[in-house]
Amino acid sequence: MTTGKLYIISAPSGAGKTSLVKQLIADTDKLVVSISHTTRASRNAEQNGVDYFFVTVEVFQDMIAHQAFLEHAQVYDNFYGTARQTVEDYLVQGLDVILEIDWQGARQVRQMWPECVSIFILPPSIAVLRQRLQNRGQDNVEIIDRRMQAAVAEMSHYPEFDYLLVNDDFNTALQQLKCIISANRLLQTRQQQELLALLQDLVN
Ligand SMILES: Nc1ncnc2c1ncn2[C@@H]1O[C@H](COP(=O)(O)OP(=O)(O)OP(=O)(O)O)[C@@H](O)[C@H]1O
Ligand SMILES: Nc1nc2c(ncn2[C@@H]2O[C@H](COP(=O)(O)O)[C@@H](O)[C@H]2O)c(=O)[nH]1
Repeated sequence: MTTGKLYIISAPSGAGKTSLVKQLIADTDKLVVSISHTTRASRNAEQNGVDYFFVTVEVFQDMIAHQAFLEHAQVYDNFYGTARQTVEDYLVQGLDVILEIDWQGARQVRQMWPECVSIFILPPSIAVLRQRLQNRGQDNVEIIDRRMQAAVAEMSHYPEFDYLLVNDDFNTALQQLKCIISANRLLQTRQQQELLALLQDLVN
């Protein structure tokens, strides 16, 4: 049976990964995004079970104790994690899965799942990153400052990723993401055909 592929997308806060992933999912068959668990408070328009599963620190720690997370990390001042069972269920169904996670989580997933594909998204500049966080209008100035302080250190991890793209023009970045997914799907199909041919040779 064909299983799906795991894609990691990381970026500093405000670079545009959620906006890109939403459009990518809407435009692409058999591609889903894993909804993370977080202890952060929900923002105005966010919905539980849609944007995140918003949980208490106690529930989060209980999930860690029960090894319910594929990966988890403290990002800024909150905890975030990816539920293992959900991702495995999607993959078994043959769906490709996107994990929108930070570089620490990406490291953990890469160790367990070396065949995953990881993508790092950069903003065109630090000034544009701050502008986007301000324009989003969801976080107060202290939170924006906290995220901006972390941004440069986060971006220093880009060499750990398979692909790097700059989200300057939205549609260009979206197109580049689509190309990465298509190229990897083609590669997977070819590898499966080669494996099948090899097995047929062995049987004959
Ligand atoms: N290419 C772009 N040009 C201009 N604005 C953009 C672009 N991409 C995204 N944005 C805007 O930048 C803001 C931040 O985007 P988004 O919330 O997707 O970032 P993010 O990387 O997911 O951040 P976080 O990690 O905090 O969730 C949003 O207001 C979004 O509409
Ligand atoms: N390691 C993980 N990091 C995650 C996960 N879900 C989100 N994130 C990262 O958190 C920051 C902040 O997100 P925000 O919604 O509070 O703005 C974001 O940039 C992601 O990289 C996760 O499950 N694991």
